[in-house]
Amino acid sequence: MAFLAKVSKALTIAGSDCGGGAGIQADLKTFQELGAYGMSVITAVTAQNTLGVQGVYPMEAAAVIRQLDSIGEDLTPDAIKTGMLFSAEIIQAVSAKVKQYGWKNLVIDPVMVAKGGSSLLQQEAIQSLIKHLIPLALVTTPNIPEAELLTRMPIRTLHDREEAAKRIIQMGSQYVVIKGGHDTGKDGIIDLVYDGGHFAYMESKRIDTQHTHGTGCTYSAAVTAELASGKTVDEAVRTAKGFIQAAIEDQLSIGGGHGPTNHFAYQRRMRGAATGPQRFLQ
Ligand SMILES: Nc1ncnc2c1ncn2[C@@H]1O[C@H](COP(=O)(O)OP(=O)(O)OP(=O)(O)O)[C@@H](O)[C@H]1O
Ligand SMILES: Cc1ncc(COP(=O)(O)O)c(N)n1
Repeated sequence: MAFLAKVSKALTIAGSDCGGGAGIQADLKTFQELGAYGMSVITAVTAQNTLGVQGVYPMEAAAVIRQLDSIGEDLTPDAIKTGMLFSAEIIQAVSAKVKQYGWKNLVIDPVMVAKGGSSLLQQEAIQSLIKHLIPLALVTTPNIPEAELLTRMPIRTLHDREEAAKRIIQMGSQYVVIKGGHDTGKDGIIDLVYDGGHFAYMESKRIDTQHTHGTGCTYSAAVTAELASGKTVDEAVRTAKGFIQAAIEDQLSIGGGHGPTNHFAYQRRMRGAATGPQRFLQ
C-alpha cells in the first residue's frame, strides 16, 4: 500500500512579483524551504524587477473570492499569511472568507509601499485593514513606516515602538512584531515582539547590503510556515529571524538593482553548506 505522507499546509494571499524576490514568489520559496506545502491566492499581478515596480494590475475581487473558495472547499491551511492586498474591497473579501472557513494562525504583513516607493495598498484601505483584518490576526508584522500609518503616531524611539505595539494589540491582533529594518539610527537592528503582556527584543547585527528586496515577505512567510508546522509564535519568530538573517547575509548576484534575498541560505547552512544551489553560481 502506498504511504501517504502528512505535511503542513501554508497559504499566502498576496501579490505576484514576476521578478521572484517578493510577494507570492518569495512566500512559496520560503514555505518550501521550511517544509510546508505552499498554496497561493493572488490579489494582484505586479511587473517588477530589482530596479523597481513597472506596473500594478489588481485582480477583480470576484477572482480573489473564487480562489479563496477553491482553497476553502477542499484544502484546510494550517496557517495563512497576507501580503499585498491592494484595496479595501479585497481586504473585506479576505476577512469574510477567513471567518467563513474558520482559518486559524493568520499572519498579517501589512504591505503598503514597495522599497522603491510604489504604492501597493490604496490609502483608504488602511482603515479597512484595521477594522476587518487585524482583529483576526494571530501575528501582525509591520515595519516601522507601516506601524506609523496604522497607529497614526511617529515612531522615533524604542519607547514609541512599544506604544505603537500596544495600539496594534488594541486593534485585536494577538501578537505584533514591529520590524527594525527601517531603523537607520543604529548599527544593530531590533525587532520588537509584543503579546499584550511583555515585550521581547530580537536583536541582530545590521548587514550592509542593498539586496533586501522582499525581506518583509520572506520573514512573515517563515513565521507562517513555522506556525503551520505547530510551532508557537515565540518559536516561529525566532526561526524566521534566523531564516531572514541567513537570506540577507548570503547575497545572490541577481539583477542590477536591489536584489532579492537568498531563500536557499538557511537550509544550506543547516546542511553544512557543502552542497546546494549556490555551488552552481561559483
Ligand atoms: N540590513 C539588514 N540586516 C539585517 N536584518 C535586516 C536588514 N534589513 C531587514 N532586516 C530584517 O529583515 C526582516 C524584515 O524587516 P524589514 O523592516 O526590512 O521589513 P519590511 O520593510 O517589511 O520588508 P519589505 O521592504 O520587504 O516590505 C526583519 O527581521 C529585519 O530585522
Ligand atoms: C507583490 C509585492 N509584495 C510585497 C512587496 C514588498 O517588498 P519590498 O518592500 O521589498 O519591495 C513587493 N515589492 N511586491
